[in-house]
Parts: sequence; C-alpha cells; structure tokens
Amino acid sequence: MEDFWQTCAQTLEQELTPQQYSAWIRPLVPLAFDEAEAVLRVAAPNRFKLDWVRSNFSGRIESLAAQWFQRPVQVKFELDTPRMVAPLRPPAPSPAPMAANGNGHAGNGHAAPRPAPQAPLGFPGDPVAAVNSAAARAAQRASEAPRPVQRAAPKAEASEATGIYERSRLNVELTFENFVTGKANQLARAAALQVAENPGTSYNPLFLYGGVGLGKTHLIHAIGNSMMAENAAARVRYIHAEQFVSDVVKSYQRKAFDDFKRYYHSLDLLLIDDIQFFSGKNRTQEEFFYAFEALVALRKQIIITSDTYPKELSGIDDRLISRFDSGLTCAIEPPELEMRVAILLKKAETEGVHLPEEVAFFIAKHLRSNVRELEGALRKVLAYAKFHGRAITVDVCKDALKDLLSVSNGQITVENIQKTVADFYKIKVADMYSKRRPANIALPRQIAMYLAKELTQKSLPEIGELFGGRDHTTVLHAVRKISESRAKQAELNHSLHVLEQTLKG
Ligand SMILES: Nc1ncnc2c1ncn2[C@@H]1O[C@H](COP(=O)(O)OP(=O)(O)OP(=O)(O)O)[C@@H](O)[C@H]1O
Repeated sequence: MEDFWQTCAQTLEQELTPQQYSAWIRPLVPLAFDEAEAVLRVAAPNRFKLDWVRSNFSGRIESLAAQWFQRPVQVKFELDTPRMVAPLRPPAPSPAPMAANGNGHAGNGHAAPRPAPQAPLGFPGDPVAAVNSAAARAAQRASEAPRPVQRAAPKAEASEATGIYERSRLNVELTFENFVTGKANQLARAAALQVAENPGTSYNPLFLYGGVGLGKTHLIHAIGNSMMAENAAARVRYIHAEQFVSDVVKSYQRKAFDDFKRYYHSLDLLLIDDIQFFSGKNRTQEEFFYAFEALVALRKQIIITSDTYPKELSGIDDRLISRFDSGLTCAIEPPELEMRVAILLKKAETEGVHLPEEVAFFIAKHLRSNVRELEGALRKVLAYAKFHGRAITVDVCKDALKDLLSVSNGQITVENIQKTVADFYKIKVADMYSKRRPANIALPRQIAMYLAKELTQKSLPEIGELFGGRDHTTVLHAVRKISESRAKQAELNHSLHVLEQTLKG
C-alpha cells in the first residue's frame, strides 16, 4: 500500500500545482488497504481538508488505485487522529507519472480544483490586504473570464486571483448551476438565490439545516461564488464551525483577538458550516456573537448551516439561538426518487459520461439516504465499467454495487425508517429528532421508534440516541403504545403494514 501511495502522490504532484499538492495531497496519510473489500483508507488532518479532498480528489485517487491494484478500489477518507504517523513524503520528483486515465487531473475530469492552503493563524490575518486592489482587479478579470486559476492564465495574474479564492476558501465548483433542484431543496435554493442577489438586505442570517450529505455546504458555496462573480472584491469567507473554534483557540493562545475580530468583523459575507459544532464552546460562541452583531449591524450577510433547526441546537447560548432564528430558516430534505435520478444524470454529465436513465433509476431506487452516498455509488459504477471495459448497464451496476446493495437491501436502517415514516406522514425528517411534541409529529415519531425496534437490531438506548438523544424509556413507551394500538386500530395496523412493506422493499 505504501508503494502505491508513493506512486500516487508522485503522479498527483505532477498533475497539480505545487500549492495544490502541498495543501491537499501532502498532508494525507494512507492508513490501510483492505484487500477483501478493496477499500483504501486515507486520513486527512482536519474536516475542511477531508471534505475538500473527498469532493475533489477521490475520483482521481480511486482511478490511480484501480490501475495499481488491478481492480476497482474505493477510497475512504477519515479524520486524522493524534496517533497518526508522519505523512509519507513522496520521494524526489520522478519523471514518469503513473499511466493516467487521460484526463490528467483530479475529481471530475474538468477543471483542476482550486486549493485553499492554510493561513498561518488558521484565519487569514491580513483581511485588508486580502482585498488589495491589484489582487481584486486580477480576480475581477478572472471572474470575467471563465473562472479563476485557469492554468493557461499568466502566472502572476492567476496567482493573484487564486489568492482571492484561497482567502475565501470557496470551492468554485459548487455553484447554483450544478445544484439540482427538487421539492426537497427548492425553498432553500430560492432563499439562497435571493440572498446571493441581495446580500445583507433580504434574509439575515439565512439558516439552512438538514441531514448529512444533502447539499447544505454546496448551496452556501454557491452563494459565495455567485457573490464573488458579481463583485470580485467582496470579502467572502467560508469556514467550517470546527475551524472557527480552532481559530478562536489559536487567537486565545497568541493573544491575537484584535486581529481575529478585525478580520471577522470586516467581512461582507460569512458562510459558517455545521454550527452545531459550537455546542458547549462558550468562548467561541461569545466571539461568534460579537461577529454576528457587528456584521448584521453593518448589513453584511451571514449564512449558517446546521444539522437541525435553531431551537433544537443543544449547548448553544439562547441569545445566539434567538439571533439564528431572526432571519430565515430553511430545511433541506432528503431528495425524492426523481431528484436523485436527476442528480445522478447531472453528475455523470459533469464527468463527461453518458449514464442511461434506467441505470440512474436503478441506483436511485436502491440508495435513498443522501446525495453523498449517491455520488460515491456513481463513482464506483463508472470506475468498474471503465476498468472492465464494459458498457454502463444495470447488470454492471449490480456487480459494481454488490456490497452496497446487499447492505441497503438486507439491512433496514433507522435513518431509512425515519425518512420513510416522515414521507408517509408528510412531516420533516428533522422532526424525528426534534423535541417538539404536537400530536401530528409525536405519533409518527413513535411509529418510527416502534419500527426501528421491530426491523433493526438496535437496542432501545441506541434507538433513543438516533431520535435526538432520547432516553431508552421513551422508546420503550413508544414501542408498547404502538403495538397495543396496532392490535386495536385497523387503520393504524394498515399504515404500519404499508410502511413495513415499503421498508422491506
Ligand atoms: N441538489 C444537489 N445537486 C447536486 N449536487 C448535490 C446536491 N445536493 C448535494 N450535492 C452534492 O452532494 C455532496 C454532499 O453535499 P454537501 O457536502 O453540500 O452536504 P451537506 O449537507 O453539507 O452535508 P454535511 O452535513 O455532511 O456537511 C456534494 O458533493 C454536493 O455537491
């Protein structure tokens, strides 16, 4: 595995710019290669890098791994932990990269991803210099031309433009154009567009919430990119909440709060992802509160994402929660079947591959929980078909996704149950974890708990945990109540029967 990683790193080093290579590839640590499952585990040093390499480099690394191991390989990225060994450094530059698949760059076979190397403090300490006029002009030119960092652009200009994007930490590939819309996200998208067109004056803050892998991060990057395209000098910053916490800690250690405040309070648009990570971090919450107040007072836009809606956030100060609630709050729900198909077709098109509709339907029918999972499945199918020199058909798809499908068919997950029951009763999935108790929510939630107990191997405490950290006695009460009611009420019994059939597929 280490030999593979060295060759892989060398190849990527040749394909990427030195900045991209040292920002994204060098810090990765190969952990293990599972021969039986053909899974390569790779550690990334933080969540931000993990997300970035997963979205931008996993396709390329998987294709290099497939060549090396002579079979399709799945790459799984995980967060680095302190026990990690030092990253493997590739040996001195080698002349011959591994035979490439023809597209010569990472991810999607189109533009090379733009990197965002770490600033020394974790936040760019030079907020004003960050938008000095020369760089801003360069970025303006770059945004008038296709998008920044075209390899062919004059070096200085491109690197100035890159600088603007690096400081914003935006992923320029996450745009409104490639964000597929459906019932599950249309409100959120409309709100995002509105905010992108009228930053600071329409909904402030805009608070987007929903389960994992549903497109929250994509949407807020799209807002940032749209704003930068309008005004390249805009001071935009995307930050994951964990990174913000780490910035606060570093500022504390270095007694650099003035710089910290100056930077965050001077932004035009602050995009902060997964705010639930602020839970219990009081000093961070305090600093964020000041930044929030300062930005809103100046009519600068704040956009926040979370896995749940403001009132459900635990360990967050009430005054922050009431601020989060003061703008517009929008849910992103799991995509319905047609939308999942549309997403697959769009992703395949981006890869320059024709995906037959029946294959897209097949994948979408079997993988229901989130878009990230769909993307992974599509990558797997494409790699498998390419490697075996076969056309992309449902049969190829069945072979390529054998493991995934047996899991998703054979094992009913609590997540599936929550989604299916929420769809059936037309409530939000988030209500499955919420503390709200109106009868139209409480009953479906109890039904979902009952089905989780009936159809999965999970224990009562585990189920309670998956339903927003509820006590096992609450689950037990739900299970007893629903099984008793089922025996007496034909209508409820019928609904449960339909739900069970749906879940068993
Ligand atoms: N509607 C969509 N259209 C196109 N791609 C999408 C859509 N929704 C999600 N994706 C893609 O799915 C992947 C996961 O989305 P994203 O990272 O935005 O999820 P998230 O909601 O922020 O998840 P998490 O809570 O885990 O951070 C990304 O590659 C994103 O581009």
